[in-house]
Amino acid sequence: MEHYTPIYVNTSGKSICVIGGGRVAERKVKGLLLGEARITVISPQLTPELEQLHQESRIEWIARSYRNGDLRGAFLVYAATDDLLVNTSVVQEAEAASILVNDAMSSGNSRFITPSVVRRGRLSIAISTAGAGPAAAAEIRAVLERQFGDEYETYLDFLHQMRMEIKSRELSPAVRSKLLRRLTEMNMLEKIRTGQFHWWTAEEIGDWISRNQEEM
Ligand SMILES: C[C@@]1(CC(=O)O)c2cc3[nH]c(cc4nc(cc5[nH]c(cc(n2)[C@H]1CCC(=O)O)[C@@](C)(CC(=O)O)[C@@H]5CCC(=O)O)C(CC(=O)O)=C4CCC(=O)O)c(CCC(=O)O)c3CC(=O)O
Ligand SMILES: NC(=O)C1=CN([C@@H]2O[C@H](COP(=O)(O)OP(=O)(O)OC[C@H]3O[C@@H](n4cnc5c(N)ncnc54)[C@H](O)[C@@H]3O)[C@@H](O)[C@H]2O)C=CC1
Repeated sequence: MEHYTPIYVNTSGKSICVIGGGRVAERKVKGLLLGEARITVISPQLTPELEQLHQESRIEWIARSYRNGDLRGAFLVYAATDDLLVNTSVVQEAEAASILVNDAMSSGNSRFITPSVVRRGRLSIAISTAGAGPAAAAEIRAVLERQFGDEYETYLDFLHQMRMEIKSRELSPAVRSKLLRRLTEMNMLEKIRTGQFHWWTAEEIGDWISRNQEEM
């Protein structure tokens, strides 16, 4: 069985090359947009949505078939044409240049695969079946989306804010980690779900930190 190591990649400012401009390429591009990469699609044709993204200058488009050499300077590559031979050539060029490559037609040829993702603000849960059942990955995503609702977005923004505050103070590592752990034990999610949550003022944050620090 192939083994894939999960990582979350910061693609900001990097060049990403997508070969092919169909439905599958469109899904890959949409998943990449938040990452602020420079996305170039190389394909004679685009779906209407990709065309729209090109018009809005959110992606670059090279309107022709793939040619050897097109991947120069790319950080990540997606081979998403409907032609097995083309995808295989893309994989070969990428592998020779040590560029991470995804082949949408074959998990076996892919150096990395695209997971199904649940997104709730700062929270993302990625699901992979190692290519065994992409539809099952999507099904599991739907289950998790019901379990992890929109309240997680607020919850993680709150944790992030508190984490920044706690880290900015001169506290011992032991106190800091206790405070951070305590934050997750406060049932905040329930408060958000039931409408009892409000954003803490600087004063409330300061009070909470001193109160909890004293109790340790
Ligand atoms: C290996 C991988 C490579 C990669 O693309 O990275 C791959 C490969 C292939 N997919 C195929 C088919 C389908 N893929 C989907 C959907 C998704 N496929 C995605 C990922 C992956 N697909 C990677 C493995 C992920 C894992 O680990 O499980 C998702 C999760 C993410 C995304 O694409 O963004 C996204 C769901 C997003 C969501 O909804 O959350 C659907 C359903 C649909 O289209 O609605 C079908 C039709 C039903 C079916 O066939 O099961 C085929 C056969 C093509 C043919 O007919 O020849 C191959 C080729 C092969 O199997 O080798
Ligand atoms: N990984 C995944 O999630 C899935 C993968 N697939 C596989 O992906 C393939 C593509 O699927 P779709 O996007 O639905 O097909 P599609 O037919 O909508 O798109 C194919 C795209 O490739 C472009 N293309 C063809 N030859 C090219 C070349 N030489 N250079 C550059 N671009 C070229 C076409 O212009 C078109 O834009 C399918 O044939 C299937 O094997 C299918 C479903 C899901």
